Amino acid sequence: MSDPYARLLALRAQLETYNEQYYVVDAPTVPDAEYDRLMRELVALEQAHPEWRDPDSPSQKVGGAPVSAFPEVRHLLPMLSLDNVFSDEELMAFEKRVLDRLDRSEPLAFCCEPKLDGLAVSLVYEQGRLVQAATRGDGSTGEGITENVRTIKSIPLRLKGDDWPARLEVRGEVFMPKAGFDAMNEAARANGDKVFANPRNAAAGSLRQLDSRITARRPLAFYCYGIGQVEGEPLGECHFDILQRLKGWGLPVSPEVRRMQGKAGCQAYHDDILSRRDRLPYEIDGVVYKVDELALQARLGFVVRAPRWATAHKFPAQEELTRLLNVEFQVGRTGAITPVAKLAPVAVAGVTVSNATLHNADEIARLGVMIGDTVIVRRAGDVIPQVVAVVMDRRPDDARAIAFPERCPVCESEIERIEGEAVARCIGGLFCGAQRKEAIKHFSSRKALDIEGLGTKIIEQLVELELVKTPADLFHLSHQQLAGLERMGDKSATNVLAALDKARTTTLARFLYALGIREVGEATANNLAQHFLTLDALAGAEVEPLLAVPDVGEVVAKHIYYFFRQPHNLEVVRQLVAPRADGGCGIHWPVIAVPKADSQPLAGQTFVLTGTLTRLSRNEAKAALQALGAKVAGSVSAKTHFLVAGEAAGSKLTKAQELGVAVMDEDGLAALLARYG
Ligand SMILES: NC(=O)c1ccc[n+]([C@@H]2O[C@H](COP(=O)([O-])OP(=O)(O)OC[C@H]3O[C@@H](n4cnc5c(N)ncnc54)[C@H](O)[C@@H]3O)[C@@H](O)[C@H]2O)c1
Ligand SMILES: [Zn+2]
Repeated sequence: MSDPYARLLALRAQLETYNEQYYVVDAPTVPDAEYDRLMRELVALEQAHPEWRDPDSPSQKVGGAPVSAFPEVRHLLPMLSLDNVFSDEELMAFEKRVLDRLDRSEPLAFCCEPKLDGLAVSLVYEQGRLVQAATRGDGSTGEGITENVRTIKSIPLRLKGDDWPARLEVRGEVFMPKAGFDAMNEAARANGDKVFANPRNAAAGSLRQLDSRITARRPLAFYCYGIGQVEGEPLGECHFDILQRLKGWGLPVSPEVRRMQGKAGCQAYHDDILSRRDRLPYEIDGVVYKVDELALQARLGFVVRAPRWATAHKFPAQEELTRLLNVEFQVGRTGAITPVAKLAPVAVAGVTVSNATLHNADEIARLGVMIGDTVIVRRAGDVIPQVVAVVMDRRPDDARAIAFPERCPVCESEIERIEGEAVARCIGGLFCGAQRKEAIKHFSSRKALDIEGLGTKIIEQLVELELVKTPADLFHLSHQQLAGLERMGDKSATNVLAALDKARTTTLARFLYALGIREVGEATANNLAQHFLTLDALAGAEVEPLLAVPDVGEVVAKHIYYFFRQPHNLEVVRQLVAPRADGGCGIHWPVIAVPKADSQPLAGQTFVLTGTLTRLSRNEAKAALQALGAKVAGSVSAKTHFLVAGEAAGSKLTKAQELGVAVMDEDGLAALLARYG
């Protein structure tokens, strides 16, 4: 930037906007790392040009103005921010500044604490009772959020013991542990509710709710890290000891707090916590070092927005900015299609990231992301990096929409997306290269075709050597091919061939289960076989007749329907059942006996079930009626013969009455089933 003054003004304006979004709206639009870079640039400019300093500059302020929806709370002692260091050299400079000011040369004791990533609150206890809670606000005035804070379980409403001062102000961080954050976001995603970008925003958004019942449902926690104004005797001479006293009164203090000597001690603490960062149950963005002795703290004092006696040592940021270059679609081993963001490489939490997951089509829509966008990527722990937000005001003119493929990028089969399900899947399960190993493992498993001796290791070799592409290829393997595999001898090869031969004789139910159609487990496969009796009848069935099978709902019916509409799948099935004389695999099963006519006393009768049944589940009642030959339909029409109305039956009952359909209650149903049962 050629004109430094113009740059300075631009930085101040930009940082003010970011502050507003972060502190007031609880919805930052850029990652902290970007904010910190701009702030450092501003501070450097202000230092180089003292004539441009301004007490209203964002570099001179703490937090954001309190929101008027909450009552104002004035802090008797200001709640400040912290200076920070990012490197060894900066830590050394911090220690040197402190020692110089105190005119000391020996290393000092520091209280070392994790820097929790949540928001600061002040709690006031009078006579041991919690009487007021407030946010930091702009440092001198915060927001009264007492009711909300009272819902946080780890914050005691009464202190233990009796040696607490008459009035005690405690300060600490309200935060959301990782597990609670993940669970809350997962539920929000499923309900189409607002998803939070990270635990800090989630904690801030949850605490600053106007309705404390909402706060109460959020998994918030609290650790205290200091005191504010205290009436009466000093609580101790050292910060560390004071924290121990607070703990004694039942206030939660992080178990990670340690007293360390000098810069070397601080560095060791930093390294230890950083190495365990991912395993801690909450997020931290660094560690904090505080001169332990209160008398020394008093001598060091404050600068405008932070104490001189403390500093934060920041960890590598877990969120960064980068550009979305493209989106590729990966096919998982069970056919799930995952959009993968291809990013301009960027360092996040110490690792170069160039791929991130976009989860699914819903997530792409929720983010409103386009190719060419500047996005925020987040990498926390060993979880796959994610795109968490788009920086909308940096969208280029040539940004392109992301097109979800209609066919599998690996095998060209159709992609199925069931309504209400987020995940799209390739349904070329028997044929798709991406799903081969899983499909063949499932096909040979014990409850499927039970091909003994064909373990995971062997299947993986067979697929990797491209000896087997579909389950049908298994039956054409030669003794030589099998014996040539690792960890296979002559004898095992012979055994596998014998097992394959034996597996040719099976049942229709096992065969259906072996095909690995989504959500068709053993029980459903059995029901399908009993209902359709032949493979051809099942493969040709439309969705409606599939729904008549016990256990088969809308979703499963569609999985089955689509599976048998894929030419590749049909081809593999054809090969599996074709006689060996015709070059097929020769899989066969005994014909299923058709139930005798008199065991179907309700044949030709159509039933509809409605309302709540108390003795049987809907599915059990449906199965019992179907076993007697009845048809069970989903809605009442002129063709319905009986409506079974359980408790709280509604519109179906009304309709049945209008159409003059016979109605029976649960007792009537029980009597009917007992008569034929
Ligand atoms: N992304 C954005 O748009 C945006 C905007 C504004 C601020 N920010 C972020 O916020 C930071 C500034 O916020 P800040 O003023 O709250 O400073 P800070 O978060 O860097 O440090 C001060 C805060 O640390 C917290 N803290 C956690 N553990 C502590 C401990 N053991 N002892 C003392 N304090 C502890 C307290 O809440 C305290 O108020 C920036 O560096 C930036 O990362 C981001
Ligand atoms: Zn595929």
